[in-house]
Amino acid sequence: MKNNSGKRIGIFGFGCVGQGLHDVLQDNTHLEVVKICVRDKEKLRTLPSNRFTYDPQELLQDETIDLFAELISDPEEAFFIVRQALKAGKIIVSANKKMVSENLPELVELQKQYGGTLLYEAAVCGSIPILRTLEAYYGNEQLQEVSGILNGSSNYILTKLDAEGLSYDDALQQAQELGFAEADPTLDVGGYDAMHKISLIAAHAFGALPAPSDILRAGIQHIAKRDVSLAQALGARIRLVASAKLDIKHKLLVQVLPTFVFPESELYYVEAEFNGVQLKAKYAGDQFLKGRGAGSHPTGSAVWADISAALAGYKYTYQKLDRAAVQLEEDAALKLYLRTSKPTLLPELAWLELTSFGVDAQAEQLVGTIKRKDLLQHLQALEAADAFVAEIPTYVTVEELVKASVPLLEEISGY
Ligand SMILES: NC(=O)C1=CN([C@@H]2O[C@H](COP(=O)(O)OP(=O)(O)OC[C@H]3O[C@@H](n4cnc5c(N)ncnc54)[C@H](OP(=O)(O)O)[C@@H]3O)[C@@H](O)[C@H]2O)C=CC1
Ligand SMILES: N[C@@H](CC=O)C(=O)O
Repeated sequence: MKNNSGKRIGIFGFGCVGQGLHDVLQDNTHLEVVKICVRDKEKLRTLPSNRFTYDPQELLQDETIDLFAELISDPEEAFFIVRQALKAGKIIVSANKKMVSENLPELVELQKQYGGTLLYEAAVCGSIPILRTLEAYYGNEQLQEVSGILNGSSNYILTKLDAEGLSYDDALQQAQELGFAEADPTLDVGGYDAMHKISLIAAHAFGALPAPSDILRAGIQHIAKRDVSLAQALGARIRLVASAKLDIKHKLLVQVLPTFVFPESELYYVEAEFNGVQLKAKYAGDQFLKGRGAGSHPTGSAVWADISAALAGYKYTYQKLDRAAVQLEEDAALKLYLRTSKPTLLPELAWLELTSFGVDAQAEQLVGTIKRKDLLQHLQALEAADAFVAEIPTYVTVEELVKASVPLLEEISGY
């Protein structure tokens, strides 16, 4: 590749995102790609074999390289690469939300200590410039809420179930074939990927570092046709929504839950692999950002934006992280829809109120109100009972649920 600026880049990973970045760089010939480090020597590649190395040290120890892009699917190896680059005071950009969210304090410290730069916009919502917006624009304004659809694969699956009546397995397979899903798709459908992303958002927006065990998380892997049909009958759609919001006592509530979303919400219109993020700021008011949350070129574009910014001297300031002592909210109650085909495995949940409205030989549907901390304690048991849980707005009444569910009970066939 032609080199217009004299800057040299080493790339780790040549999968969906690595190839996307490589394509983007063809139109932006400001950088010379020194080599690309991959793992599998047998894999067929779209570039000549001399463009690749299988030894990360060949790139990491090359003094002539100015910056790195870490775009591999192995979080442990990714951490090793990023740590070594930062210890050498280099610039490195990453798309690996699991690795960054699980190691953020150390990564921040390494940047302070050795003067290197780590940017990771591509790790959160693909092409949407959410971290830069939180850092550069809202670095000093108090935010009240950042929430939205942060995982492209699960949104793609939910859209296909709802709009096309596709089966769950077929929709997941499509998301994998299109390159949206993680190497282990449990991360997507189990809500873990969205959890990693909302953790990073919580750090940049609120200065909070919630532990995974503090985040109320459930995924879409147990969704059935009955749930989708119920949402349709209510005039809603089910979406996997992640949120970080301050309550009136200034405690932060962080969660990832399937949610019944109605047409009044911008999130209702976020389809397929798109993501949408709504921000509520003290003075600026409400904003909404929407864009492709996964995929080769959209994510490659975000990586390129980070590379350009880092070369121009941009760094995250982590202003709120330095200032904040954020307490997490546990006592707030939420209204929950729950369906399970194994009701006997349900734990004794401490419901504040509970109504069973759809029971037959195959499953039981319930709606109730419960405190966050009580639900948090039982997430594993709910998972064991193959329960599908979703937050439902408080204004949806039991009468509406009964009315919507009765005709559906007759035409049940699970996915
Ligand atoms: N796909 C997407 O839309 C998005 C992905 N991301 C993130 O980007 C990263 C890459 O994802 P994606 O491109 O989809 O993943 P892929 O599975 O498509 O590609 C992964 C790449 O990583 C390489 N790799 C894996 N382990 C190692 C290792 N130990 N050493 C060297 N290379 C290794 C693989 O090598 P080989 O080719 O030899 O198998 C492959 O080239 C992940 O962190 C993901 O979460 C972020 C935003 C969007
Ligand atoms: N697997 C992720 C990829 C982007 O972060 C997703 O589906 O959103």
